[in-house]
Amino acid sequence: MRSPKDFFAPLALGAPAPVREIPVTPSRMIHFFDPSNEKMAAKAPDIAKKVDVLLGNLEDAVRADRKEAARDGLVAIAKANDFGKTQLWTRVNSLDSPWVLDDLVTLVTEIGDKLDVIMVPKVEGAQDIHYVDRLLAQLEARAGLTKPLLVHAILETASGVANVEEIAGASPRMQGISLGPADLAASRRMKTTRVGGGHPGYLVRTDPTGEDLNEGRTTYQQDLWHYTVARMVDACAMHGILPYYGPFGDIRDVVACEDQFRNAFLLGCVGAWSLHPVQIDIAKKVFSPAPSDVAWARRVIAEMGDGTGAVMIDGKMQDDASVKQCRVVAELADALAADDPQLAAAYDAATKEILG
Ligand SMILES: CC(C)(COP(=O)(O)OP(=O)(O)OC[C@H]1O[C@@H](n2cnc3c(N)ncnc32)[C@H](O)[C@@H]1OP(=O)(O)O)[C@@H](O)C(=O)NCCC(=O)NCCSC(=O)C[C@H](O)C(=O)O
Ligand SMILES: [Mg+2]
Repeated sequence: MRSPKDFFAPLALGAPAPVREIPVTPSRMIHFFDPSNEKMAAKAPDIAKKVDVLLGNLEDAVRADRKEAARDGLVAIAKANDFGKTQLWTRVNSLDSPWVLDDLVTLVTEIGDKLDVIMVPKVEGAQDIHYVDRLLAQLEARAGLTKPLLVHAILETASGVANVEEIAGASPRMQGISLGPADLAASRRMKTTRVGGGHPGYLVRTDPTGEDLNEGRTTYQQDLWHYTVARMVDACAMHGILPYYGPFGDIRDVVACEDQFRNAFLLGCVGAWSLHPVQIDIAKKVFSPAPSDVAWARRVIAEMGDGTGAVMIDGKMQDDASVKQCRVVAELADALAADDPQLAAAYDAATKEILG
């Protein structure tokens, strides 16, 4: 554990100083593509115009015999394109794999100035972040980088969940954490066989209404990921970093994908992964507050004046705590609207309708 006095000191001579605040730029969807897949790679520059984050994936879903091609493909794409405000991230191979060292050495030295965030899979505890932290500092110094790379951990092992608070606070590089439900399910020996989403067998049932135990008993499917997402959100909020839902593997089921993303949004997540182009707009819709919610939030803020005391608005009591919630929504809306004139117009129109 680093002394609090040294927390913000660079970990290698010549490495850039760590950031003190994690930049809160839109990251509603982290769009995954395989840079070794020619079709996907060819689409990357166009997809970059529609997404907040473009992520070149080197880990799972890239075949073992395509790992070098994926790494080289990402280097080529990054060098050939300027993605403007769209962030470029990568997911490197796991720390126990034969590829990760070359992933980090190659990416930081070749395209470190183009990358924003390095996603590290299967993080078990703070020790994994400390290892990456020091190595990145050495590589940044070698590459002469002036801006530090940030690190994003995937929460996908039982021990990662048990240690999530220390992972979130392990380094000033920590940008955020995503839920990795598929690996987490395997690590926990859950009996699901899916990539995220719910399961019809995970349910609660109403009490029996008579002698027949099968008669008239409604069942309600429960959210397998509620506990982990909530715990991850708390760990991230505690350390000033950002929480994300991860993948929803049933690409065809756009309805349940939207539900899963919305649960995460309401619990505090700022985004989710898009695995296929069809999931991009779902994430954009869900992780941008609804115009009616923004209008309401702005109204509460306006009517609460200095933000203290209590007022009644449409029969509902508002006070210091509800105005704080409204500020979260209104500030997110303002940040997203700053780069999206259509969203700005929708928010302003809804606000005008209720505020006049
Ligand atoms: C899921 C896919 C394998 C589906 O691919 P495909 O069968 O090719 O789908 P379509 O025919 O519908 O595709 C239509 C066209 O769109 C292109 N495409 C598809 N996906 C992408 C993409 N992500 N980015 C860019 N372009 C994409 C196709 O090439 C088609 O093009 P064309 O033929 O020219 O029309 C595929 O979508 C895919 O591989 N997605 C990424 C999967 C991935 O990254 N998985 C890893 C993340 S999830 C995970 O790791 C689990 C997690 O860690 C955990 O533990 O929970
Ligand atoms: Mg995984």
